[in-house]
Amino acid sequence: MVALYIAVIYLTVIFLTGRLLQQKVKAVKSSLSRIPGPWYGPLTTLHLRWLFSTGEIWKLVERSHAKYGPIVRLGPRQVWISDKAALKKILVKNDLPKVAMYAEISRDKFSPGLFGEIRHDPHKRLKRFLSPAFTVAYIDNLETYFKTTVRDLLDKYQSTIAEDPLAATKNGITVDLMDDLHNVALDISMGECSFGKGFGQTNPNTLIEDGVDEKVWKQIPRSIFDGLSKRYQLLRKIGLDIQFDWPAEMITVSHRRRAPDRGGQEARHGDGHDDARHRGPDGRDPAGGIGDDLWHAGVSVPGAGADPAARAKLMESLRPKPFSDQDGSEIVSSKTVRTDPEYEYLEACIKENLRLHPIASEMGRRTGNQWIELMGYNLPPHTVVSASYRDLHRNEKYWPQAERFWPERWLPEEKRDGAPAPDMDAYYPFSGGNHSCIGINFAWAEMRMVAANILSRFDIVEVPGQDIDFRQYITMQFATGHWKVTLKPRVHQ
Ligand code: HEM
Repeated sequence: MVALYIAVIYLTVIFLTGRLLQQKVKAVKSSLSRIPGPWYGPLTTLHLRWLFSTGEIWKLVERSHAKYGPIVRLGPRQVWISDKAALKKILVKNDLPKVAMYAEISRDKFSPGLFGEIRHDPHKRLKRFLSPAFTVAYIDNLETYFKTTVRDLLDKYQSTIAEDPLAATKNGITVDLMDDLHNVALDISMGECSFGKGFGQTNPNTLIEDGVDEKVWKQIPRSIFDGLSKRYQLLRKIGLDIQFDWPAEMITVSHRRRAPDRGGQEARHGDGHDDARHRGPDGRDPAGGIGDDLWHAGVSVPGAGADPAARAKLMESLRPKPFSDQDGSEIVSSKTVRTDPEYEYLEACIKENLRLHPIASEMGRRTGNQWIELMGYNLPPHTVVSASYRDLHRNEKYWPQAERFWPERWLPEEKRDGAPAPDMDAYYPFSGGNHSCIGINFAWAEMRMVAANILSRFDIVEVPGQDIDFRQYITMQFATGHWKVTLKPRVHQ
């Protein structure tokens, strides 16, 4: 009997080793082998898995494009591209489907939400269904709700200032701006924003259980890149349809966001984007947080390494406002920012920020069942093709002085002051084609409002000595999850 067990184990090991070798040989001999990249690329995905789960994949991609050029192979069937014509081809012309990882972001496989829906027809139907809730006109109607939320944030700062107005006027107050912006609950945005602290966290009376937030942060990459669907796919292959779910902490937070005392209802799960149609100025709680899009695109403008001249020009362009309603200061609406020339430079800064810091350094597509020709290479079926937005946006060929924060690029020609015009074919902050961001108008409304209202009330100075690095956890964000700044009121109390 023992001999039989040993024989079975022996044969299994031989079989698995054979399969592995066969796969490796196939990967090495694949037509992808002509594509440049590191030697270990064809052999394993271990490094990719590790870097995805640490949020550092963008660093390898950046280094690899710099070394090997606009197309690079980093895995057995994983390539990255940053050439503008190639990006247009995969995103717009061929409209390649999303990789399976999108589906893993969803909690409910039967109702994955638009972001997690990777099947062509259901995606198309859902997008058509949701689109009316994302028009500029519809979003302009949400102003009352947006204003209340921005007011909550300002009130939070005001109450801190009120504790010692003299010191606050002289030295400012120190806040964790990234954390605060995560908690400004204007939308159910992407990625970890959806799992961040509960709605209404700018209200100092609502606290979340100690430690939950940190645990959630740590769970996300594991859940998405390693755990859920891999386990689930394997079990399904052997005929079992096992229920899978997010880790308990993520569920706790997701439930808290819909706490009944805030008027919310237990909505469908998923990535939450499908909740959008429930939103309204009637006080219904759409739940979630805003996070990355704001710090990236708006408020980080005056900090995090921004060009000092651009920063000074931006602050000069915005008239200082007192920060409380009692002082006669209204919350500036997104429509005002969109239409009033006072905010033209702010708009340009946001666009420039979205160029240098796109919300995702890259996004994955797959070739499906067909071969496609890309940049002179033939990509076989089931190749993962990632669109390197970040690299495209920082390419000198398309963006002269690409590393320079140069908002003038986005101004009308007569105000450009020597800056080159933007190359819109090399700019995909919201992606392109059928899978581009449905929330673009929503995102713009949020960025405009939060940036205009904070920057016209406060000078922002980054607290020195912080470890400024970035991680890509679905969206790009500060690596520590925090960004401390000093806010100095621009109008004295
Ligand atoms: C500055 C803020 C934002 C940026 C830069 C941004 C960017 C993007 C990008 C690049 C994609 C494409 C992903 C891909 O290539 O696969 C995307 C997709 C998506 N975004 Fe956004 N987004 C932002 C805010 C929002 C907001 C506020 C919402 C919802 C309220 C939203 C909802 C979605 C959805 C549902 C998709 C999937 C669309 C589809 O598959 O058809 N986004 N976003």
